[in-house]
Formats: sequence, C-alpha cells, structure tokens
Amino acid sequence: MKWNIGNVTIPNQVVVAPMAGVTNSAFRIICKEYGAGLVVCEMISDRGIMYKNKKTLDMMFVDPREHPMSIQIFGGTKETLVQAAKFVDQNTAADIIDINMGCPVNKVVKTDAGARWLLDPKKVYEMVSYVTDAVKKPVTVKMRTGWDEDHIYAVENALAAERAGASALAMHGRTRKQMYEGHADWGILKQVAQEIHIPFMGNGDVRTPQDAKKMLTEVGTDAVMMGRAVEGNPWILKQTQHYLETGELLAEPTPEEKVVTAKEHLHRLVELKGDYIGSHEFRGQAGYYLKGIPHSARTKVALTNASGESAMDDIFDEFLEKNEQRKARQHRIAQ
Ligand SMILES: Cc1cc2nc3c(=O)[nH]c(=O)nc-3n(C[C@H](O)[C@H](O)[C@H](O)COP(=O)(O)O)c2cc1C
Repeated sequence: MKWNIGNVTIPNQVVVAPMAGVTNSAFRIICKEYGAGLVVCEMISDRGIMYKNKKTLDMMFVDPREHPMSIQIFGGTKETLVQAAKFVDQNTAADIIDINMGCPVNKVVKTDAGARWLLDPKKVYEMVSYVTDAVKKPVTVKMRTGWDEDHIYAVENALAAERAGASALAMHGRTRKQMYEGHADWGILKQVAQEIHIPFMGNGDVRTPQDAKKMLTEVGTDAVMMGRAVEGNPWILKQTQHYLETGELLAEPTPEEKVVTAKEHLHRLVELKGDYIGSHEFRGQAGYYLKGIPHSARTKVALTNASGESAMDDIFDEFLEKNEQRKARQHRIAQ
C-alpha cells in the first residue's frame, strides 16, 4: 500500500532502518531491488557535514536507483544541525531528511546528540522546529521510547516532533538504557500510534512478515521499519511486502541465491568504496548471508580473513562448487 511522507510517495509499507556501517548506497540499492519501500542511510554527523569531511560527504552519495530515500543526520547544537540539514536539503539527492534521536552510544549522547533529547520534549520541539523551518524537503524523526524506564516520554516526544512540523515519525521500542537488550516495547508504540496524526513507522524486533503484519494491525502503525532482520537477508523485504499485500508467504532463498546476492553486495561495495575498503567492510556482512547454511562455517572464517574482491569471490565460488558436489553425492545416495 502506498503512503506519503510530505510530498514524497512511498510505494509500500516496508522501510529499511538506518544502520551505521550497513545501510550505505551499495546495500540500499540491493534493498530497493528486493522490495523496500523506503531506505534510510547510516547516520551522518552534522559536524562532519559542516567541516566538509570527505568521508562524510561520500556517505551522502545517492544512486538514482535508491529513490525514495532518506538521509539521517545527528547533532547536538542548533547551529550545526541546521547547517547540516540545509546542506542535505540543497546539495544532495535525498528525498527526505531524518533526524536521529535514538543513538544510544556515549560518544554521541555526551555531545548532547542522539537519544539525549529524549529527556526533554521541549528540546525535541525546538530542535525539530529549527530544522523544519530551515529546509524544503520533508523532515522525519527517528527516536527511541525514552531514556530509561524512569524517563519514558514517548507520547510527549512524538507529539513535540509532530507539532514542530515533522512529516513522519519512526520509533524504536527500546529505551536508550536498553541499547539492543531485552525486547522492544510495542505497547508504548501503540500508545504513540493512538496519539499522533503524522505517518508512524514502528521499529524494533520486526523479524518476520507476520511480525510486520502484527505491527501494522495490532500496534496500529502506518509502516514497519526493519533493521537487523535485513542484514544478509534482503529477501525479507519482498517477503514482508508480499505478505502484507496478499497474505501469502514467499519461499525462502536457496543457499545458491544467498551466495549470488552476497557476491552482488560485495561487488557493489567495491564499486562504491574501492577494492580494499569495500572488501574489508564486506567482511562484517558476509557472515549474515551464510547464517544457517549448512557446512558454511569454514567459508565464514575464510571470508573474515580475506582481503580483496577477487579473493572473496573465489571463496564464495569454492563454497558453491562444494555445495554442488555435496548435493550430487546426496542425490546419488538417495537413488
Ligand atoms: C549495526 C546497527 C547500526 C545502527 N545504526 C543506526 C543509525 O545509524 N541510526 C539510527 O537511527 N539507528 C541505528 N540503528 C538502530 C536501528 O535503526 C533500529 O532502530 C534497531 O536496530 C531496532 O530495529 P531492529 O530490531 O529491526 O533491528 C542501528 C542498529 C544496528 C544493529
């Protein structure tokens, strides 16, 4: 089902969460090809943008195949955040600007950025207002439910973002203190869904198409945002979109399909970042593609230690070859 963020049409209700080190342009293209309605880039520092840091500017590259896509920024002061938002507005191909209000790590919250604002709905209102006043593109906010169990202002913060002109909101159902531990609290997300009027993306522990359906129907969100479940598993996007639209479950990818897509991901990363950086960054993703595939343990280790696209390609090809031989052996035994 189509929906809108400001004047941007999102073709379906499956959104890929921003993930630092993961949702770069290479992976975002794959996610779009595998059915994502919207993709969000890794969080980008407002100071990095202000100082025109080369690495930061490279992170804002948008491939035409990614649209609609959103660039997420984080920052701690009005001046730097507004300047960064204006830069994204005027100098990038992003369709949407997202403000990070959920990053839990010390390095970020101690600069008064990320999840820090969750302690103060007034600050949420002010910071979002500064940004919406300064840019033309639609602005969205991604936040957590609260700081810790004693400081949960989920509804207040969501309403503050809405009043400040946010065009949509995403909420991860964990507090800052929880980091990634325990469960996402969908009960709090439900309270928020009942109070706000702007489109709401529910996030946290959506791992299957059925989870996504539950998020939409029981929690009452307008879209689902999926993070970790997509790593090494972009098929989940099409499976979820298809299930939401038809109620049917698509087949799981075969080990061969997984390896072919893993190689595609590696090639795209190398194309984007060059052989050395691209292949090293892919090390962190390779294991996700092989998760659950029998006899892949050695391949995973080999990939973790490999450097360069062609070495990694060879390791994947060797795995496929052995897999074929195993299948042929099993076939002979069965006859
Ligand atoms: C490796 C990793 C990197 C992340 N980076 C970001 C980020 O840059 N910005 C952000 O708002 N959230 C970030 N998150 C949080 C996710 O967007 C999401 O809120 C969280 O993983 C919960 O969703 P899930 O249960 O579907 O994974 C990150 C999560 C992971 C696992």
